[in-house]
Amino acid sequence: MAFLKKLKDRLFKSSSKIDEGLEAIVEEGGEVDPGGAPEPDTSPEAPPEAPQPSDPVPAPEPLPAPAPDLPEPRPAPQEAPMPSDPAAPPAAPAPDLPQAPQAPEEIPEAPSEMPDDLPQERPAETPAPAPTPVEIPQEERARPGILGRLMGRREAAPVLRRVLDDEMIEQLEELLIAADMGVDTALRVAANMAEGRIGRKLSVDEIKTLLADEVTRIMEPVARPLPLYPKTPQVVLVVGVNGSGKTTTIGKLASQFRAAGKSVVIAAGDTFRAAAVEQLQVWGERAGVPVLTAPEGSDPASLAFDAMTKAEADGADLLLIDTAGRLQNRADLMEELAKIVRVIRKKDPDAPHNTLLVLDASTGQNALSQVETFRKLADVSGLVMTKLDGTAKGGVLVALADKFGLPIHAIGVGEQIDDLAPFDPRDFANALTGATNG
Ligand SMILES: Nc1nc2c(ncn2[C@@H]2O[C@H](COP(=O)(O)OP(=O)(O)OP(=O)(O)O)[C@@H](O)[C@H]2O)c(=O)[nH]1
Repeated sequence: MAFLKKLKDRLFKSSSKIDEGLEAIVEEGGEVDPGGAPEPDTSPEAPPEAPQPSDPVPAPEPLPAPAPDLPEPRPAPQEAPMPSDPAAPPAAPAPDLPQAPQAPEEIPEAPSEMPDDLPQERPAETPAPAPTPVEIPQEERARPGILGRLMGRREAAPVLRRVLDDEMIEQLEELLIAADMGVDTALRVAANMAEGRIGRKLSVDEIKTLLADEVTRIMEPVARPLPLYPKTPQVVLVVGVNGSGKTTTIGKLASQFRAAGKSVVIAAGDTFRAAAVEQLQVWGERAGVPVLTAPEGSDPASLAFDAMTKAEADGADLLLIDTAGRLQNRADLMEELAKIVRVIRKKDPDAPHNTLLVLDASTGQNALSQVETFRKLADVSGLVMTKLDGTAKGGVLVALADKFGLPIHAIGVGEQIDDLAPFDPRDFANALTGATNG
């Protein structure tokens, strides 16, 4: 739970926005439910239940076939304990990014020298308690016993419920659009949440859980660690607009790869800004990784070629190439990126093996147009979302996943070297929606 708490704290603005919005929606037209017991779920996903004679809710529509293009949810990736998690074992390397469990078929298995002392499961995290299967009598729910009162348990707060109708669905759609999910995704998510539940009375917590489940379902297929290939040096080209967090992300990645026992070389390909090169050198020092630079204004492609030569000579596992991000002049940038690719392919026809697009989550909907632009400029193979800490625009990740389906390899949740985390769909969905279970 430590990571979830950290992410939740950092995604505070996003979740509080949705939290507060959902509360307002249920308050408007909601009624206090004296028992507080949830209504039986007659939605398509709910287990079949005996019909209640007094239940005015119409029978649900037949279960629609699941969307055919959505892959099955994959098993949760192994997760490294967050470095700042006090409950985590000391100095455990962060294995997620360097793993290659999802390597495409044509790419051979991860190399055998992958560190095998990596934790296999979340050691410090306990799973959320499962909802109790025991039916609690209504009187006990409403009034805690003497022991409960002695231990400070308060009277159960009355639960507000609102009947799900067209007006409420519209309000949900508006809330999701305001949370940066984009119109198409917001409409689809709200429709899926409502499926088979029209006429049911829902509490805020139930709606949060429904929303979190829906977000998780959309995000699961894209939560994939950066694949590692046996062929070295693996060339990772890092692209993105100015200030999106490319340099910082390269520093964090280099540090995590180093911690996992990989040798890394960085090429400071933004040769147009001396400050960018200096910044990368600082990150290289922090991560303990050599940074290749070239004089200001020199050709980034020739630097990339030199970096390839050095990475090969050093037997490096990874070469991370930073690039400039001036979208103002796309023609130049396109030519520059194309030239870098042409030149490194002289050394390895398969390079770059990954083209990472770094997106600043706080740019909201603009991230969608950045993906569109960079997919035209470069063959983007995956995303890193930065600045998810303290942004109210985390919902854009859902829109990105829904629209493009590009893997999200990692998320940036701060400016420190350890603030790069694997993307966990359930944690993200709970943090975004304020849901506490699921
Ligand atoms: N809060 C927060 N800040 C971040 C994160 N990632 C990067 N930053 C900050 O964002 C700013 C820009 O990051 P850079 O790494 O310099 O971005 P860049 O894309 O390399 O920028 P250019 O060199 O101008 O192209 C810096 O102040 C970073 O500290 C993150 O995940 N969270």
